[in-house]
Amino acid sequence: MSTPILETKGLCRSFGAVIAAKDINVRIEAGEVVGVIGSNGAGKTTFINMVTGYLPPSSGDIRFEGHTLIGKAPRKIIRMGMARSFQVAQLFPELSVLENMLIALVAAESPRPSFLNPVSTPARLRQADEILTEFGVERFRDSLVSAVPQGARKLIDIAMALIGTPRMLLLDEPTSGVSVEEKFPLMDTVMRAVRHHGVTVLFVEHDMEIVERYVSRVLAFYSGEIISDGIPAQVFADNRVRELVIGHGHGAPASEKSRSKA
Ligand SMILES: Nc1ncnc2c1ncn2[C@@H]1O[C@H](COP(=O)(O)OP(=O)(O)OP(=O)(O)O)[C@@H](O)[C@H]1O
Repeated sequence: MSTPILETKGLCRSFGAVIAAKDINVRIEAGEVVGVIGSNGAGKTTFINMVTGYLPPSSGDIRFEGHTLIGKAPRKIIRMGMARSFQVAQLFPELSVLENMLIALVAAESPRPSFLNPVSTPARLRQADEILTEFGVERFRDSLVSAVPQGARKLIDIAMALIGTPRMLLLDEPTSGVSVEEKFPLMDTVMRAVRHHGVTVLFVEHDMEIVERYVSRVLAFYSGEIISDGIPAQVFADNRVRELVIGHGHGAPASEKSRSKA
């Protein structure tokens, strides 16, 4: 059996009396697109935070391409090939999009970047322009990030996470705060880029239409546990998921909407 790109074994995390992760065992193969769903407080962010080194588990193991991530700092995990973008784009709002991109390029080149040397080299400018074009946000190149629409900001943040050629990308609610008109084009752009770069993706998402359209597998969390794991149709048909996840203020998948209209 080949080594999975990500594997967790017996992963647990408590905050005092609250059990935010309870015996999480998942195995993700390279090339999968995995959606993580669950109601508020189900443990989705706790799971992502543990996998990316922001939160130490209380017990259990996490392996990326067979190497343990336990005890490793977020920067080290990024260098191993696992990138992350956050619910709120982590950009410098008072710098231009291009300046943000150049900083990300410098940071990806060296573990201890020196900003005493020129940041804006011809090679980096070319690379920044290529990335902005790939993500369809080149028209914002010279705008301040603070003046850029939310959807484009998210794309820029995800584009920056892909600098350094990670093999896995974790996204925390890529479409949150993005308008209904923007959400599908945004996801189309992201998925095209990750396919192009051969990146395995796992993303937390509250919008079931997005989950249904883009993922090959769903992990449904409830109260710190994975209550269902499978292809979207299977997970959305699961009675516990319907009762505990989809029934709790989450947008129903399109297939559910058409079923209830019939
Ligand atoms: N730093 C913390 N200190 C104390 N309790 C925490 C902390 N982080 C998370 N929790 C608790 O752990 C549980 C899981 O929280 P988590 O943020 O992982 O859920 P979530 O599924 O990401 O929710 P949401 O969709 O609202 O972001 C919740 O009960 C939460 O209150």
